[in-house]
Amino acid sequence: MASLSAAISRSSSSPCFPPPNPNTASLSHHRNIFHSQCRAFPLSRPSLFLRKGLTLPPGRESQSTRICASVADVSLNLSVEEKQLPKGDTWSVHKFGGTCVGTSQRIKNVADIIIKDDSERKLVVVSAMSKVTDMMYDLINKAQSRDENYVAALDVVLEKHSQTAHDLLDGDHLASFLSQLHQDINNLKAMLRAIYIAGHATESFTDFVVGHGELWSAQMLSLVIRKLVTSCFPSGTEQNGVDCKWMDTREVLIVNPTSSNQVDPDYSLSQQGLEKWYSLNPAKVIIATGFIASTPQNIPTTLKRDGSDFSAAIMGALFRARQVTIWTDVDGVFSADPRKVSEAVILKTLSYQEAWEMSYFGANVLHPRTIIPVMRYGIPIIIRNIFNLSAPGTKICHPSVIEDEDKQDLQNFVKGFATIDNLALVNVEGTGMAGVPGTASAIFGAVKDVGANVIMISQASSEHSVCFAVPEKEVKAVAEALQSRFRQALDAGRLSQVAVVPNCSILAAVGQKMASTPGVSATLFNALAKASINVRAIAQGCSEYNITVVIKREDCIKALRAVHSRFYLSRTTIAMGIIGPGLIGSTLLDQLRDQASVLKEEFNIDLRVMGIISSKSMLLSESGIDLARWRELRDEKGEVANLDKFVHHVHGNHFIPNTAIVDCTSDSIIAGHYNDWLRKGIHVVTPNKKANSGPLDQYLSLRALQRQSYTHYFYEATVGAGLPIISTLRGLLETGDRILQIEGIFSGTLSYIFNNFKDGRAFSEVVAEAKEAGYTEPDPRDDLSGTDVARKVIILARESGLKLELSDIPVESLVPEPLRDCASAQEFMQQLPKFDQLLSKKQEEAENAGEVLRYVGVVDVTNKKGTVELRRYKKDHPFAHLSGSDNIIAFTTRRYQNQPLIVRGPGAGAQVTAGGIFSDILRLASYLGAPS
Ligand SMILES: NC(=O)C1=CN([C@@H]2O[C@H](COP(=O)(O)OP(=O)(O)OC[C@H]3O[C@@H](n4cnc5c(N)ncnc54)[C@H](OP(=O)(O)O)[C@@H]3O)[C@@H](O)[C@H]2O)C=CC1
Ligand SMILES: N[C@@H](CC=O)C(=O)O
Ligand code: NA
Repeated sequence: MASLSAAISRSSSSPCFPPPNPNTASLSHHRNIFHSQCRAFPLSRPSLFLRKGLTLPPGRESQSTRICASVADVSLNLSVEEKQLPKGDTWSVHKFGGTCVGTSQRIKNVADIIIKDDSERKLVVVSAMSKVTDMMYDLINKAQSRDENYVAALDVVLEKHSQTAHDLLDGDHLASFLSQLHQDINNLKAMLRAIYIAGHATESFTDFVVGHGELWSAQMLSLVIRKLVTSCFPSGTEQNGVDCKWMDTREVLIVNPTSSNQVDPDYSLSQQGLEKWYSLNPAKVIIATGFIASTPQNIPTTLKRDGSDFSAAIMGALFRARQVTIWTDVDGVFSADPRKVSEAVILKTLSYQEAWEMSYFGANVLHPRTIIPVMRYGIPIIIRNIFNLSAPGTKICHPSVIEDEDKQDLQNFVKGFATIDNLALVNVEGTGMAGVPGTASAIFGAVKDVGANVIMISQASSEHSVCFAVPEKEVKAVAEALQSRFRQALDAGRLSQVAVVPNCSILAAVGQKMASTPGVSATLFNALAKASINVRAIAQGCSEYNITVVIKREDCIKALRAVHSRFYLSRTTIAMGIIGPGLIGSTLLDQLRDQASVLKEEFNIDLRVMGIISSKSMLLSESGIDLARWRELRDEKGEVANLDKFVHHVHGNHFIPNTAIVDCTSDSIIAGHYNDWLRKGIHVVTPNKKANSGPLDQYLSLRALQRQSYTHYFYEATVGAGLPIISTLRGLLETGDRILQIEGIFSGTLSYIFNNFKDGRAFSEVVAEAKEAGYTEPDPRDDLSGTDVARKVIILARESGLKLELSDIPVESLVPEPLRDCASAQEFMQQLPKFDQLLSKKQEEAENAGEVLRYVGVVDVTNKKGTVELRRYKKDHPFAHLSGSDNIIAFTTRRYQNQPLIVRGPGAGAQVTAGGIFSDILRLASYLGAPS
């Protein structure tokens, strides 16, 4: 200690008298007055000066003397009125962090921003240049660990600031800054030497050393502003750069350290300090040091973590500023972490409470304690990006002061979402807990004893279990402490278990308006359910600014995206996998391509095709295939088809919460996967009839699965292509009508064939035409054999509640017996003309009787049976008046008994079928939350 005081006294007695404050450095004609005023000053301002003089380490004396200098220079010609601190809407406060003043160019940019701010008065809080605070701490560490390299490290600090000053300043400004810098460095050298000798640095010595970074950046910035303004307004007008002062906030900000590495501002002492400082340094632009302050005993200290933000907020409160702008390197506060949710948006506004909540979850918001000072006076804080001045930033304020055009934001009941990972849930359960006072205290007492931090607590009012979340790394100790604390209760069975659920995450939704809005939590949980996210625990306090749910860690990003897209303006985004880019599949892809922008812009629906697979190859994309080029891309980048990999890719992406597979094949093996996909939460849309007309038990389990879950299975295009057949039938059934019979022409192919099979044309020629037009199944025998119609009959029969198998339907086949076993569709088409005669004969007989041939399917619900056959109808029957590939379906029901409900229109063909699938996809989107 002896050597420490020796070092201090050496420094104090340094012969070098401090140079004038850089604020006044250019006023060289005041120098003589400066000396006499400076000496006189302590007598006229005893309290301020005494506070300064009593316990300061050596360098502080020179700081306080600098203030005398500025007083001497500037207060000369000012009236008493001008020396009083003006308040009330005249001041705007800015805070620039270390990155903002990290280089000479950035310091110039900051000066520019300040000059351009047209507020009447400006108070600017600056941090040390980036990395400087760490360099200063490193000096202390080196010195106290007796590492001689602190001297070289101090030279680096000197060089950094000297170089920056040379870049920015010239003439008197440069000279005065460098002189001060060298003097400070000399003082620091002495002080570090003392620390080196003592092998220890007290907290106040450390804080004193570290605070120099802020002193230098504030001085440099003030001189740059002086230089710039003076060069713009050379004559000594009001705008003259002289009206910019720098403030060592240790002269003003008085704080009391608290036990938990924090400080509480003493507003009353600080206010007095400010009034006095201002009376000596009246100015319209003040550059103040961030981060540093003094204790009431006048010992240097810092404002700890986020100190400069805190300085700005306290200054804002002391000046009763109009607003406080915190300049940073992001555009504002995002609605969710943009690295996890690519559609996260910048929030225009946040209430103070919302900002608290968001900052807790690590969003890039101010630390809660930095909000409190300005909140007391309702002063808005604006977070802005210094590297993107066009971004308006986020305004944190009281909701009542938000301007009309920004109110939109407030309509969002949930403003932001955040997550915390690496948690575990602890569940203490047992009948012995209910109604026993002190149980919670005992549980949390044990948790406290192992030093674990409880992040969330939930207990249902039955009191049979208490569940809470702790950091994963602390859970082992917590569980052991509880096991031991409740050993007796566990042995006696009063507690049944202390269970740990590892690998959890918290998802929190934040929004002040939730408090007054019913249905917010319903929407949140609905979005989670639709994304198949299981919720393990829930908590919401009665302040209702935050709903917290605990979920599995692997679900976290998916959950975040699901809820974000549900609440946020946002698009309902669906990751889609298209299986079977044949006639129908490729037409669908083209329709999706053509409609994509309308869906995005007008309906907020974003359909992203993440993969396309045929039986041989597949094309996968991480963010969505460019549908204008999918064919070329497939040729360029296609890989060998692998269905498992395909499904995993489409469903496994982590940035789209919903997945749908669209099966455009006619393959029963593909249809066999639906069950598994639905179980995994993958929605299925298909025109493929194989699943619904396959084995009854598989169909029933598929439908049961669909009903039990929030996963959807839509298949409107399986009957009548795009015609609303399934939906009409569902509507009748769901509203309580009873179906008696469904009779219709269900085959577009056969409709086309019999509508055109006249005037002596050959049957095979008309079949070829239907195939060419895209009405037929991949193998036209599926149509001609009646199997396709039978499948549709089965689908409608099962939809109506009949438990029939395909084999229960008698079917009249139009495939000539010898061609039933042809190897391929192609061979069949080649052979068919040989058998034209068979049907020509039937057609002539009907014609002669004034009738037409029609191939129909019938679901006889009353008698629980179905048939598929060629029938003859009078020429005035509705079935006789069809054209093209028209389907016609007549529903005879209890309500539509005398006049059946008829749906008619083209029931086959690429465009109408793809359109039917597309409309199922949009139905899915609306089920998932897209606007109607
Ligand atoms: N045409 C119409 O008017 C209507 C058709 N439908 C239904 O639409 C579906 C498609 O018909 P359509 O487009 O005419 O048929 P296509 O034969 O033109 O296309 C079928 C597609 O499925 C692919 N595919 C077949 N098996 C597999 C498999 N195991 N894995 C991956 N891909 C496979 C084929 O690929 P590859 O070429 O490599 O074999 C082809 O791309 C059928 O279920 C049909 O019943 C429904 C209503 C109306
Ligand atoms: N091939 C079918 C197409 C639709 O299911 C038909 O012709 O109706
Ligand atoms: Na349909």
